[in-house]
Amino acid sequence: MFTDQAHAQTQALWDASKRHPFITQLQAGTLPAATFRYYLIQDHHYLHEFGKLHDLAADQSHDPRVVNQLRAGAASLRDGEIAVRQTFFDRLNITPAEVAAVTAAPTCYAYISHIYRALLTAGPAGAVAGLLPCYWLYAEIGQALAGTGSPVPIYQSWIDTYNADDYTGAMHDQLALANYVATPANTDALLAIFKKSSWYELQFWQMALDQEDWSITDANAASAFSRH
Ligand SMILES: Cc1ncc(CO)c(N)n1
Repeated sequence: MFTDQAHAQTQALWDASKRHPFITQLQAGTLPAATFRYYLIQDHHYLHEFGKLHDLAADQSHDPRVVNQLRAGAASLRDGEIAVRQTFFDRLNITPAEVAAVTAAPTCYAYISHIYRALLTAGPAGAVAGLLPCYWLYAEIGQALAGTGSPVPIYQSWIDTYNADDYTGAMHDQLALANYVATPANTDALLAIFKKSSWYELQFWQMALDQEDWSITDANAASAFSRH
């Protein structure tokens, strides 16, 4: 099955995500509030595009099963995860103005762009493969963290979002959809897309720890020019 192959080929990347300091600190309760705040704002941009990509892929598909499930995925994202995130914004006093003032950082931008490219080059099946690690990795992280939990209430709420039955159900639907759209002819392309999304998932945690932005620091300007 496509999903078995995909999982086997990304094991190291997924393990690195599960062991990433963002995740271990979230669980221990030591993740700085500013890091979580940065993550939430970047992820807001990400989730907005993530939802849009479901609709764009649905627009391009002629298969009712694919169309219906992508539309349902977009709807459950809005009613579920995005709605929960709004309660986080309220709890942390993150205002619409603050969100609007921040653009997607390079890694967030690259990850989103990768999924757009997957849709462009491999069609709706490519988008399904690109979107799948988002559902699947977060569900695995939610399950892994649920046992111990986090002492910080909002970090516990974050874990609860991904360990919830509605989230796990949406993840299983996406797994089935990926296996449905994968064919012998497109499997290699879909695996390559899935792997890149898994790589960007790992970079997304690091982006938050670094509070990455588009500014040029003295250090990276110097290293960029020293090679010439
Ligand atoms: C970057 C990223 N990947 C996956 C999810 C889960 O939908 C999320 N919220 N953000």
